[in-house]
Amino acid sequence: MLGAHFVEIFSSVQGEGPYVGLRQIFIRFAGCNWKCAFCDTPTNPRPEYFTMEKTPGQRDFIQVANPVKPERLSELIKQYYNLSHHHSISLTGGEPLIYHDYITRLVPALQGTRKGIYLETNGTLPEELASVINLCNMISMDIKLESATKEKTPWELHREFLKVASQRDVYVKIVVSNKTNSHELERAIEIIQSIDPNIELVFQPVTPKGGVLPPTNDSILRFQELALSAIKNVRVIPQTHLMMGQL
Ligand SMILES: C[S@@+](CC[C@H](N)C(=O)[O-])C[C@H]1O[C@@H](n2cnc3c(N)ncnc32)[C@H](O)[C@@H]1O
Ligand SMILES: Nc1nc2[nH]cc(C(=O)O)c2c(=O)[nH]1
Ligand code: SF4
Ligand SMILES: [Mg+2]
Repeated sequence: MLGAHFVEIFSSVQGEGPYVGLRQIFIRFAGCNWKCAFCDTPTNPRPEYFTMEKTPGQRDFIQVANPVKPERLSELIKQYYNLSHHHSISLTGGEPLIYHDYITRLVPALQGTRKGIYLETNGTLPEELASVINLCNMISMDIKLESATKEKTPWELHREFLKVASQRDVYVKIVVSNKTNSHELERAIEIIQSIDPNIELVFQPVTPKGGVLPPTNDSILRFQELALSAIKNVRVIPQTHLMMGQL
């Protein structure tokens, strides 16, 4: 098995979405197939090294040379972190599903957390998701609105992706901006409702980046009301780890 390229590995609290506050190990894969204008972690697809915080919160980073084979990555993680003290392992990036083959080798070596694997994904790679769905316990799927990303929304890929993801514990996250409009929100809401109106939706106001600004307070509440007409559980949650200075 060839290695994969990573950006960073750390143990912190989940700062986004309905699992906010839970303790996770974050594995950030390098490289992405999308280009969101607001991205807070744009990654070089082939970094020479990744960083790993040895002691959570201490900023005592070590540098490890890329690429890394799954056996070595899991050994490093188990050397520094106690899996049983973690709710789950977040596979993030970049876009983790680019590395679907690698994930099938990595996950069996990372057993021992309380709830398993949490996949943080842009929701654009349905076939790749299908190949690892049995290894994922929780899925955080973005729907990428053009008003926030400045890239065309891949509506049909998102629909196919959510169909596959709905076999598991999935929620949908939509990053919203001051340009987000009801037309695109209605399309996103229709996709969720048609697959399962019990799937939770989280609106995440953008943290300003790349010239993308957050919506006003009253428009966020209107987005939530619009979604509540079709979906049962709709929350508004900003990126909370930034408020605490956590990684
Ligand atoms: C960096 S992405 C990595 C996983 C995957 N590529 C994705 O987009 O879901 C992790 C999460 O951070 C969110 N995010 C990135 N930049 C953000 C920003 N400036 N404000 C709010 N959320 C942001 C993304 O929308 C995504 O939900
Ligand atoms: N604390 C914390 N929570 C997060 N939730 C999603 C993140 C990500 O970048 O995938 C993230 C992150 O980078 N840090
Ligand atoms: S899909 Fe995720 S990692 Fe890729 S550019 Fe968008 S926010 Fe960044
Ligand atoms: Mg992040």
